[in-house]
Amino acid sequence: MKRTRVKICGITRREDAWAAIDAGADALGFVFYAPSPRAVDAAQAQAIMKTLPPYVGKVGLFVNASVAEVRQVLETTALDCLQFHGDEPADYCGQFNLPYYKAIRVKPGVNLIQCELDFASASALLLDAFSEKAVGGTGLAFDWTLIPQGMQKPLILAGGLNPDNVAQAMQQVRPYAVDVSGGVEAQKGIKSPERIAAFMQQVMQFDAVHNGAV
Ligand SMILES: O=C(O)c1ccccc1N[C@@H]1O[C@H](COP(=O)(O)O)[C@@H](O)[C@H]1O
Repeated sequence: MKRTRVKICGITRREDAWAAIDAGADALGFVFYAPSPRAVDAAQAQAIMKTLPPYVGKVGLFVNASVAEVRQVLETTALDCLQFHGDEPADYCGQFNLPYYKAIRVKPGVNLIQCELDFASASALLLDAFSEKAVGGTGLAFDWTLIPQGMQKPLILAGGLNPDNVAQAMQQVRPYAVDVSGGVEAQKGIKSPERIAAFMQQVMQFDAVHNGAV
């Protein structure tokens, strides 16, 4: 029996956080990357986080941030996990005394087995689509057949997931978790409770049928 975890990323409002929690999401993502339309600062994130119940993961997403920026966010917020979505090396990612996972932007030729070795200290790898135009939150899916069999670390599948394709993605990749941002939005930075519920329904239904979850 296995339950696929879900992170809803790009939370900017308390009501969106609660829509995700009420629908059964396991974790929420807060984007500390100013160019993103989903960016929040530490004070905004903590104002949302302090309304949350226990047992909800709070992930901080950073893109090539300075050590001081990450530390400043950690001093103010109750994050319990870090997502590094830029070009950060493993020794940078591992210095904050929190579990972290590294986003790998997948394109033909990427060696994901080598990435596992390079980020041995990561608790998971997040696989997202590569784009020349943006580092993440692109709404683009990648070719899931580029993921080799037999990867050892938990895989978090991201990139262009939505209620219409998440079951197919789970069927093909069998990830530890799925991560969605744009696919459950009503508009950039604003989540749709209906799309979150539809996404969660698809994940739970897949698990019930294929993973023996109840
Ligand atoms: O959400 C963003 O704006 C963002 C900005 C910079 C880096 C990552 C970002 N989001 C992450 O991107 C993936 C895929 O998002 P989408 O579902 O395709 O919109 C996901 O991991 C988000 O956490």
